[in-house]
Amino acid sequence: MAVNGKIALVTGAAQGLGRGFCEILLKNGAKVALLDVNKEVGNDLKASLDKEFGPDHTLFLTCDVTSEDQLSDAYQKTLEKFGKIDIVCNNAGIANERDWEKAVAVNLVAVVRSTYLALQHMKKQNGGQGGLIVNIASMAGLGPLLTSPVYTATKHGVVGFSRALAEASEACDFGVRLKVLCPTFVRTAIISTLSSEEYMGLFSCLHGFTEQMIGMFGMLEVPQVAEAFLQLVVEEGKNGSVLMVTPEITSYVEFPKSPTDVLSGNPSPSAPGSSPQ
Ligand SMILES: NC(=O)C1=CN([C@@H]2O[C@H](COP(=O)(O)OP(=O)(O)OC[C@H]3O[C@@H](n4cnc5c(N)ncnc54)[C@H](O)[C@@H]3O)[C@@H](O)[C@H]2O)C=CC1
Ligand SMILES: CC/C=C\C[C@H](O)/C=C/C=C\C=C\C=C\C(=O)[C@@H](O)C/C=C\CCC(=O)O
Repeated sequence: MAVNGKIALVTGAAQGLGRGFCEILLKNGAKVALLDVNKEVGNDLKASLDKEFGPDHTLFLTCDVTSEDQLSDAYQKTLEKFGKIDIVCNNAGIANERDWEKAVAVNLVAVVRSTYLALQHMKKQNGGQGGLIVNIASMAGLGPLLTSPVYTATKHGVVGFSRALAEASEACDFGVRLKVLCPTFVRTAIISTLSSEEYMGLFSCLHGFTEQMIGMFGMLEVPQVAEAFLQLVVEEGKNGSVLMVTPEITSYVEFPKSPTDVLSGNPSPSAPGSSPQ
């Protein structure tokens, strides 16, 4: 989808990857609703973006994505300000193996809720113009991150939910595509939680493994991941596709054949984004 003139809503926008996604959307001519639970950092970001892009290009909304009321209110305010929503990026996420129910609430439940809100506002059957939803998972949504079983579960959940809903959206002709981004380690604040006993609980003793994994995968910088995000947004079709980002390569993930393909004798593996929707 061409970005110029589009309206985007990004959760967890105040810092890290969310900020990177907002900046690349703005640079390419979109207007962006910035949602974040951190009011102070969000207001600072809004002030800095106002200087660069002008005050009418962004809207900062304090929003805890785990609150159903705050989230639906944020969608409503975005529509009041900009009149439509074309792109939604569900990015807010935390690592917390100790308070794992909170991790499930932020990383998975809120992504599901926000995705359904986005569908409600974008789908053609409700008078919407269609659109694109990009859900931010992780490489830990494709394979196990041993220090973080619950984080791993939530990110696998995001991948599975988004792929299934992409097929459902196409079958229902909603006009809304879903895509998923799976980066390896990125230099942001979340990385520091990997060595914190407060967040890693039972698994803080495994910190050495994290360092080994970071040594093996390397460390991405936010702008590299923002470029991959832009690729997902701009490329037409590819509904249900999952884009993996490592310091060396950015490539679409090929999944094993689905049980329905096996039963129906379809010879090719589940090709990401094979449908041109
Ligand atoms: N940094 C990394 O290595 C990787 C991060 N990711 C994912 O990228 C996403 C962004 O993470 P980072 O930018 O790295 O982390 P970060 O900690 O720098 O930023 C997360 C942002 O989300 C906001 N947030 C947290 N809880 C929230 C809530 N309940 N409601 C609204 N906003 C909330 C925070 O205030 C913060 O602005 C997460 O989903 C994370 O799991 C995926 C792969 C790698
Ligand atoms: C809680 C952590 C916060 C942020 C981390 C972030 O989401 C990054 C995750 C980065 C890496 C995930 C790793 C996933 C690993 C796997 O898929 C393993 O199954 C594979 C492990 C080693 C592969 C060895 C090899 O085959 O070369």
